Amino acid sequence: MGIRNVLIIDDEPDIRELLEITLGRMKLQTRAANSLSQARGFLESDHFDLCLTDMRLPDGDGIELVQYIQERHPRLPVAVITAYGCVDTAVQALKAGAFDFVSKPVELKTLRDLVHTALKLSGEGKGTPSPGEGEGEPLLGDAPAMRRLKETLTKLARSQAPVYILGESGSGKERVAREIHRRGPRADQPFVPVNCGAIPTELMESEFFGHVKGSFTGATADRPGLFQAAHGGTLFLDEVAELPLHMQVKLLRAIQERAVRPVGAQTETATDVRILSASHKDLTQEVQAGRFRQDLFYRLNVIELRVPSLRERMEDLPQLAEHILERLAQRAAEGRRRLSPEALARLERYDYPGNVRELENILERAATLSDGALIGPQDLQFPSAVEPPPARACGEPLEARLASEEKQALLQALERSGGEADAAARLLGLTRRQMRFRLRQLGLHHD
Ligand SMILES: Nc1ncnc2c1ncn2[C@@H]1O[C@H](COP(=O)(O)OP(=O)(O)OP(=O)(O)O)[C@@H](O)[C@H]1O
Repeated sequence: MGIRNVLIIDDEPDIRELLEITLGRMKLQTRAANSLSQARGFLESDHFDLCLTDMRLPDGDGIELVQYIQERHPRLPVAVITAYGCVDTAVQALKAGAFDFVSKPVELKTLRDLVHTALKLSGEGKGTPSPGEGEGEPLLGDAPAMRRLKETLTKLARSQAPVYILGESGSGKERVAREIHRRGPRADQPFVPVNCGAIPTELMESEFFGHVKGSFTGATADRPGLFQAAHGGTLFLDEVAELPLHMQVKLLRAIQERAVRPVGAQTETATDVRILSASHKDLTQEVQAGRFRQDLFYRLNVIELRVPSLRERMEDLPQLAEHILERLAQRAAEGRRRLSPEALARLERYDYPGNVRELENILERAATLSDGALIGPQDLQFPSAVEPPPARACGEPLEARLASEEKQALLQALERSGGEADAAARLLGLTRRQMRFRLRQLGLHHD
C-alpha cells in the first residue's frame, strides 16, 4: 500500500501543526490548507485518502466542505473538528455526510483511532464486501422499499454516525445493523448486540461499563463491559427504549465523552465504538411521554433508518421463503422442502404482524408437518384470528373475563413468535419483565 495522503484544513497554525506532526508520526503524508477555496484547489489537483477540516474557516464553514466532498469525491472520508461541547455542529456535519468528528482540544488518541478507521475505508475498496467476505446471513429483498434501504445502508456503513433503526418486531432490524457493520471499516472488529430490555436494572451499569474486583458482592474479578467488548467495533443497542432513565444519563455521558468508567474504578477508559440502536417503539413518542431523554435521543438518532414491514414488501416473500426453507433443510440435514403454488398463494394472503420472524416460524412448523418434499396449504398454520369472545354468563366477574382475554392474547402472541417470550412481549408492547410477570400470574410458566 502506498503512502497515504491527508488533507488538513484549519486557519489556526497551531492546530495545523499539531495535526501535521501527529499524522506524520503515523507515517502519513499531509497537506495543509487554511481556507475552503485553497482546500477545493488541492482536492482537484491531488489525490487524498482522508480530509480533516475545522468548522470555522475564513471563507465559509466545514459543512460546506463536507457537502462539496459528498458531491465531487463521495469516496473520500471527511471528518470535522468541532469546538468542545458543540453537539449541534457535530450532528449537523454527520447528517451532511461527514465520516466522523473530533472535538477541540483534539485528543490525540481519539484522533489516531479516527484516522485508522478512516484509512481502512479509503483505498482498499472497502464498503462493498467481496463475495464470501464477512460472516453472517445476507439481507434479502429487492422490493422497492428494500432497495432504498440497501442504498442508504451502503452510504451510511462508511460513516461513523450513530444510526437509529426503527421497524416492527421481527422485521430485520438486527439483520440491518449487522449489515451496516459488515460493510463498514470496522468489519474485522466485534459486533456486540445487546438487548437493553433483557438486562436486570441493578446489573446494567456493570454490564455496560464493566466493574473492578471487589466493587460489589460477587465482583470477584475485574470484568470488562459491553463497551470494552465492542472496542474498535460496533455496539448495537437493541430495544433501546427499554433503558431505564438513570442508565440513559450514563449512556449519554459515555457516548459524549467516548470513555467509560467501570463500576468501582477511579478512572475512565477511552472507548472507540460505533453506536447503532433500534426499537420497535416510536422513540419520539417515548420522548414526549418523558420516558426517554431527549438529549440521548438526539445523540442516537443522528441518522434514522426505517426497516419496512413484511407487508410493505410482499414481493420479497418467495425469495425469503426459499432462503428459510434452504436453511431449515441444512439445519436438519434433510432434503429441501418446496412450497406448492397453493401454499405460496396462501402465504401471500396473510399479513404477518410478526414479520419475517413469523414467516420463519410458520415455515418451520410446516416443514415439520409436511409428509413429503412438498409443503401444501394444509401444512400451513396461521395464528387463529382473534376469536369472538365466547358467550359469557351474564354474571361473570369482570376480573375473570379480563384475565381470560389477557391469557388468550398472550398465547396468541407466543404462537406468532414461535414460543419466544421476548418476541411475544414486543408484539404486545410489553417489556420482558412485564411479560414474565403476566405469564406467571396467569399460570403460564415460560422459560
Ligand atoms: N431481509 C432479510 N433477509 C433475510 N432474513 C431476514 C431479513 N429480515 C429479517 N430476517 C430474519 O428474520 C428474523 C428476525 O430478524 P431480526 O432479529 O433482525 O428482527 P428485529 O427487527 O431485530 O426483531 P426484534 O424487533 O424482535 O428485535 C431473523 O431470523 C432474521 O434472520
